[in-house]
Amino acid sequence: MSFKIQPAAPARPNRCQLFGPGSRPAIFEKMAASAADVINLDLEDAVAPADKPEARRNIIEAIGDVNWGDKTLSVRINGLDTPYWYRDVVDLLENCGERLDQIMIPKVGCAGDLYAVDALVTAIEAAKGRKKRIAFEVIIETAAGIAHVEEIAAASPRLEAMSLGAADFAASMGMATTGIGGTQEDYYMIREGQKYWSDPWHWAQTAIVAACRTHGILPVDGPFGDFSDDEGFRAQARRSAVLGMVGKWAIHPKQIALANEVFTPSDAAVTEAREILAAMEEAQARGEGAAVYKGRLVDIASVRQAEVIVRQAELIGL
Ligand SMILES: CC(=O)SCCNC(=O)CCNC(=O)[C@H](O)C(C)(C)COP(=O)(O)OP(=O)(O)OC[C@H]1O[C@@H](n2cnc3c(N)ncnc32)[C@H](O)[C@@H]1OP(=O)(O)O
Ligand SMILES: O=CC(=O)O
Ligand SMILES: [Mg+2]
Repeated sequence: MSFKIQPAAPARPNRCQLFGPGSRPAIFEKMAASAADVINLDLEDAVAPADKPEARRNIIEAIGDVNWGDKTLSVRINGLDTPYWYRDVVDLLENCGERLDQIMIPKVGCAGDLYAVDALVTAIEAAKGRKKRIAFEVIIETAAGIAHVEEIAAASPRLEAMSLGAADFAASMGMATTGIGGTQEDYYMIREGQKYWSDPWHWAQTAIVAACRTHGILPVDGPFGDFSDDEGFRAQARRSAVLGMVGKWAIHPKQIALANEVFTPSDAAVTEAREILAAMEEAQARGEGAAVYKGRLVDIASVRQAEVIVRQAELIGL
């Protein structure tokens, strides 16, 4: 245990991040009316190169004109390896209103990537007299990104969330798949003639969760491409939740309810967490550091575990 206290991640719901291309303004109102906690308007891979200027204009207009309610509103800019990203940042922050909360930076590979965007954003905020400090979220989706995940997590005080981008991650790592997230047919163990599938995303997810928790950032699971496979989405999302991630992307509106279902603690889980806290309060009043709850040991570590669930519930207003 370090003497440094682990910082708390931003206290905002982040169960579902709904994506939509900036080149498709007809869906913006639908996105705003959805049950997603976070909206990601995309300027990157969902927008064809020729459509980038128009997508920027659509997004700038919609940030001011659409009622986004209390959602976190984020725009995914283009990667720093493209000629588009600086224009994304400059056009957005010189022209959009204060309703924008966050910029998502894709394909980050090192702390310097955030430094570069931070410098540009800081200069524009000062020049334009913007009052609200823009937050950052990043996508870990390259070999360099996962290799430098810890320095990236520590790179900027603006950083609030970090996602795993399974599609680009697979490409960058040279993984033999075209699937975006979920079970991979060829990733299995064999025992006595039976196949047992394993999870190729697990190691990257745990690296992201550890880096995020060390630096007080929200760890998020990225896209699940097959939006006709509800059970596949649920299974992937449940694994992510067990590992400590707080939410998952939706790349189609039908995935929003699935993400909210998985990342909202159930009534039973919240009740149990509150009962554990009560049992430990009684134990401590008796001068004891441990207690028995439903036949199992609970102690001060169980209090910290239970508090994670109670905090999640309180954040969502349960
Ligand atoms: C690997 C990555 O980087 S993932 C992140 C980048 N990708 C994206 O942003 C893609 C986001 N998703 C989309 O663009 C679309 O959902 C698509 C292309 C996958 C499918 O679009 P469609 O063919 O229109 O889907 P579909 O016909 O099933 O849509 C059903 C309804 O949901 C609406 N809808 C579709 N996508 C979205 C969305 N992202 N947000 C809100 N509403 C949407 C449609 O307008 C339609 O509404 P209607 O019933 O009022 O007509
Ligand atoms: O940007 C997301 C991804 O999966 O790639
Ligand atoms: Mg990507």
